Amino acid sequence: MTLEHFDVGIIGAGPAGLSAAFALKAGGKSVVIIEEYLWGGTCPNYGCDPKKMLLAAVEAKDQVEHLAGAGVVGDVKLDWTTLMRHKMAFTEPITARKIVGLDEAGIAHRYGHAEFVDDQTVQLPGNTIKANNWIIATGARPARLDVPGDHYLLDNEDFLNLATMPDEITLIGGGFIAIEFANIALAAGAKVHLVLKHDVVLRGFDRDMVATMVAEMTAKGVNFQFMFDTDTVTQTADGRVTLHATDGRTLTVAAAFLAAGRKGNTDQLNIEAAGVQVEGNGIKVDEYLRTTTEHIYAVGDVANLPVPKLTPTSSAEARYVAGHILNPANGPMVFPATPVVVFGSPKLGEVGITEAVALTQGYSIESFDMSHWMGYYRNLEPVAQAKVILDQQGVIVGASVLAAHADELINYFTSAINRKQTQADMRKEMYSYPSLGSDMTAFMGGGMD
Ligand SMILES: Cc1cc2nc3c(=O)[nH]c(=O)nc-3n(C[C@H](O)[C@H](O)[C@H](O)COP(=O)(O)OP(=O)(O)OC[C@H]3O[C@@H](n4cnc5c(N)ncnc54)[C@H](O)[C@@H]3O)c2cc1C
Ligand SMILES: NC(=O)c1ccc[n+]([C@@H]2O[C@H](COP(=O)([O-])OP(=O)(O)OC[C@H]3O[C@@H](n4cnc5c(N)ncnc54)[C@H](O)[C@@H]3O)[C@@H](O)[C@H]2O)c1
Repeated sequence: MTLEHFDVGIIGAGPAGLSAAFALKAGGKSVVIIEEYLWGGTCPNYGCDPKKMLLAAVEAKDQVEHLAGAGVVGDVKLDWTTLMRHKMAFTEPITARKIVGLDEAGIAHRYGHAEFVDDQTVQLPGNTIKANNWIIATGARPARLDVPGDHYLLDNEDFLNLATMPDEITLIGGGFIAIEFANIALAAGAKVHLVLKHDVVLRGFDRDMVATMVAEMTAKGVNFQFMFDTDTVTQTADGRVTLHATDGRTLTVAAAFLAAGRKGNTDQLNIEAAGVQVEGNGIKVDEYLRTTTEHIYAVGDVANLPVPKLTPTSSAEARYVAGHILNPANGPMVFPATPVVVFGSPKLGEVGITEAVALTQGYSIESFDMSHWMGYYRNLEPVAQAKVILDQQGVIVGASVLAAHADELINYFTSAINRKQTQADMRKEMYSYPSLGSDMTAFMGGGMD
């Protein structure tokens, strides 16, 4: 058993833990980071990045199908095995690359499950580590249904590592993961069902755009089953999985995947020994992201904060905490406008205030059909819509975009919100031509010059 001492110890090497480690090391602290599974955490190994790798093929297929009326001929099919190889070429080197990066920066790294012994001491197999400050960055894991037969259900990591795409799948949930994975599985040729405990798809997003998205997915064959409250899961003799709902409905498919939210990894850390408290679905933190024990912070998916649980928010919280440890006089964490994107076909991006909130505030809403913009028309995109929310002074305070490039377009609006720009200000920007940026400056608030 070895005993080591560092200025700062970090538990969890996802986007949050790693961002904190590099920022603290650059600030002159001795740092150790502990990981029990894959270095890099959820996002690059079994979250955002592998999903977007797979999405490349889905986007190419969509584009060919849309251009069927413009000279592109032939059926496009996804070869899942080759696509998966493409994804693996990206994901497999991640752990090794992260370790090289830590070594090059001089950040100590230890492998194993970490648990608190007291508010300065953490134990992992064969090693005890003391640090003046600890940062808990342990992320979250898929919420289980905890019903009989729950163990037959697969999760996001299983989906993103599927050797073959099953003929028929169910996604349990109606949020980000369910919509995104449905889109991928559908393009790969699976029959797709979505079962929702309630009747709201993508809660909190623009209702008109979600309705359009659901209609598009339904037209492509996705079966939405609402108010489907799974109380038992069983397996058939030939290895298929049956979901049984409380109202007697059943659904039998080749594989069923959990997409019913995520649970903060708070329960296997012995945090009580460090005086750290849990609140809601994560660790209780104050406006400085300090836990109930002042010299221990929590960041990323595991922190109970009212912001979307995303990679950019996790990294921003971590950089903030590093700054606070380096300079305790720093003020509270302030979040800039935060864009969220659901990577469907098309994608749904939102930032700032939504239409539902705008209507209660007396703000104005401008709606755009972008399908005739050259950037969309040239691809014959069937759906391309935007809504911009303006306050009483005409300053942009929110936007929703439902379109193939919503993930990029929403960034323009995010910048505009952070810079407190009006539509007229956005029109003054000079962008490359012809591009979606130049389309936007041309059409935003008044049409073509
Ligand atoms: C399928 C999917 C798709 C997603 N897509 C997007 C997207 O497109 N865009 C986006 O912004 N976000 C996306 N997210 C969310 C994003 O992945 C997370 O917000 C982000 O990874 C959170 O970072 P984190 O560092 O807080 O946690 P994590 O990345 O989960 O890292 C936490 C790490 O801590 C380790 N750990 C936990 N407990 C211990 C312990 N006791 N000892 C040692 N190590 C421990 C874990 O093994 C893990 O590696 C997606 C998530 C999923 C599941
Ligand atoms: N593009 C992105 O940025 C992205 C993509 C994927 C995941 N994520 C992150 O990961 C988190 C988890 O994603 P998610 O889709 O699992 O969660 P989510 O919170 O987005 O959606 C959960 C869904 O499951 C439903 N649900 C809950 N219990 C259920 C049950 N027993 N049966 C059926 N439905 C049930 C909810 O009503 C909701 O529709 C997201 O909230 C987000 O923070 C982000």
